[in-house]
Amino acid sequence: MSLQFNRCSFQYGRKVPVLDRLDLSIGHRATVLLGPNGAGKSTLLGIAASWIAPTEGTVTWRGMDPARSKSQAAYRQAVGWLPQNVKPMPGLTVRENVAYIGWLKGMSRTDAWDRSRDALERVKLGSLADRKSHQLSGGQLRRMGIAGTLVHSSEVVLLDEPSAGLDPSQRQIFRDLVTHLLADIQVVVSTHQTEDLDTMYDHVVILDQGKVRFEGDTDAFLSLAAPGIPEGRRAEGAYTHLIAQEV
Ligand SMILES: Nc1ncnc2c1ncn2[C@@H]1O[C@H](COP(=O)(O)OP(=O)(O)OP(=O)(O)O)[C@@H](O)[C@H]1O
Repeated sequence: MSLQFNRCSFQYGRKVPVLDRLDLSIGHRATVLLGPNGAGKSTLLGIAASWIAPTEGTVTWRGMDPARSKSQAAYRQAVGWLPQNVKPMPGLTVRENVAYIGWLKGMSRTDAWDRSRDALERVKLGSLADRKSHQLSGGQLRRMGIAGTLVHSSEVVLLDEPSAGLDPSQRQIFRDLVTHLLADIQVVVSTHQTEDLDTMYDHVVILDQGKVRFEGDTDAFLSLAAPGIPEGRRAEGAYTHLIAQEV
């Protein structure tokens, strides 16, 4: 099952294009999306989440196109998204927020409410279901966002910098959660953190100035690091090798 970007372009207002006729197919179990600040990673995920419409080209999941009314609802249910800044609906409890996401994705109120409990259990927030969502910590808020993607049975989940700003223990909880999700869901993660790259992901995409600079298996990516570089720093070395070529 793959997420397919076909000659996708996007620009904010009249500015220089952020994405320029980008072709990319993401069909692996766990894909990591890397790239410098401003490379267009969030924009790409926003398009895949059908939050942003491309100015040119299309994005599809299993052939479903969110721009077509026939497949829009099915696409939106199949593709889950955790944006960079999770913004809970003020005044709602944690469970109500999760159910609300399901409802926004086209589920009935009853189904969304019924499934929200299980989704919260899966992210280990069951005990906080009745708490007001503004009382959650940053790490808990992100887990609530993940529960929102589980409530509508996503087939692929897009995570935009999910562990930025988290303390090491929250980061570990998050990592375990993503590993758990991978048992039955594909994930695409945008991040600047390369430490766990070889253990977490089987595919790497490097975006730079709106273009795909590298796409391939993790091993192929790591092999770009200079010989002799310590094991734990190979991902950083490979990344620097690719990006430094442009400077
Ligand atoms: N709402 C917006 N209005 C105008 N320009 C924007 C907007 N959002 C992003 N941009 C610009 O689009 C470009 C790509 O931004 P984007 O957030 O997609 O990159 P990114 O790779 O996710 O960056 P980072 O790693 O810093 O999060 C940047 O130049 C950014 O300044």
